Amino acid sequence: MTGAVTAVTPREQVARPAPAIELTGVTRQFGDTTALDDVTFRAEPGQVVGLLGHNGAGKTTVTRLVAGLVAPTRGQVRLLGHDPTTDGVWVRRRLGVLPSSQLVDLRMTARENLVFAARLFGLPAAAVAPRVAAVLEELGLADRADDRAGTFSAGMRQRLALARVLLPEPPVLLLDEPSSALDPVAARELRDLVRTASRSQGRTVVLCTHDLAEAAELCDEVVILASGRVVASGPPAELAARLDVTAVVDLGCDPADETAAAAVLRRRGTPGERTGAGEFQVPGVDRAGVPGLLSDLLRDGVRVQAVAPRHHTLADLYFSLHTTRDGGAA
Ligand SMILES: Nc1ncnc2c1ncn2[C@@H]1O[C@H](COP(=O)(O)OP(=O)(O)OP(=O)(O)O)[C@@H](O)[C@H]1O
Repeated sequence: MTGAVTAVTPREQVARPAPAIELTGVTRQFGDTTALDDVTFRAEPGQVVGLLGHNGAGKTTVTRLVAGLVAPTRGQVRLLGHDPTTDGVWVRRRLGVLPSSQLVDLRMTARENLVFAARLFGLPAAAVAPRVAAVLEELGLADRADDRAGTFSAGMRQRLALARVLLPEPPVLLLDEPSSALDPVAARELRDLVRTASRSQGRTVVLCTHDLAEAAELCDEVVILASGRVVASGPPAELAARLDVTAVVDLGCDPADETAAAAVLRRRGTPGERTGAGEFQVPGVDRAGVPGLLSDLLRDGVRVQAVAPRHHTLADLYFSLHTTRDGGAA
């Protein structure tokens, strides 16, 4: 049989755009400390890629390498095909970095902060006022534009910091824990802005975060770092699904039938764990196993009220990886 496989010709390979960010076999040492150890990952244009890991896992070192602030000890770093250590100016013109620390001057108004930054970024004089007005509008700060940033809430300050980063319209954004100090509402507003930057404006976003729910919600791909090494990477749902081999079902029955239900579960060899009155967590049952579990329970007269196969989350995967590593069982 011929023609079943669509081959990629060398011409097409050449035509394909360079990844927005690409690290290949990157190791970075600081004296005796290996901050990154043979790290490989890429962010394609328009993707949101999450960098996850404990404190000290190496996330900030990745952002410093991409910005050209440090060079790799071994391996290769590229931003849109360019080497940040030799093409630093080119790279930094296309990269917006939101550091985890404060980026706005609290004594200045929102507009003054942005005008000041626009001049630093070298925007043409005639473009400064309209561009500042546009980002103030985009980030929902237009009605507070002439108030001092010191009077802003943490969420508004962070939006102003993001407005500053977006001023020169960089195609690639590196956001270091952008929502860590925000309340749930402000964090959601910021997530919406990140989503807009990616989905509507086509920017590539690398998001360093400790917030696993945020990563699962926003990221097309996540890279989990532990002690400077990549321990897992891929789309969040796919990573979480890897854990589903040990599927668990949440079972609820009439509390009066709890003893009968427990007897059925013991007989099936999966006693599970009692989680409440008439409620059990039953291990080793995936979706395909639910009908068998149900019929065994119903045959013994158990009045089943709920059966819910549980899906693992990115958080489950993260903790399983770190438990294995830190527990020394890996
Ligand atoms: N300039 C430096 N000199 C010495 N060690 C460093 C330097 N920069 C980073 N390290 C070390 O490299 C490791 C990774 O640090 P990095 O800041 O990249 O981690 P991180 O994942 O960003 O942590 P956090 O979440 O706390 O910001 C740590 O052990 C850190 O102490």
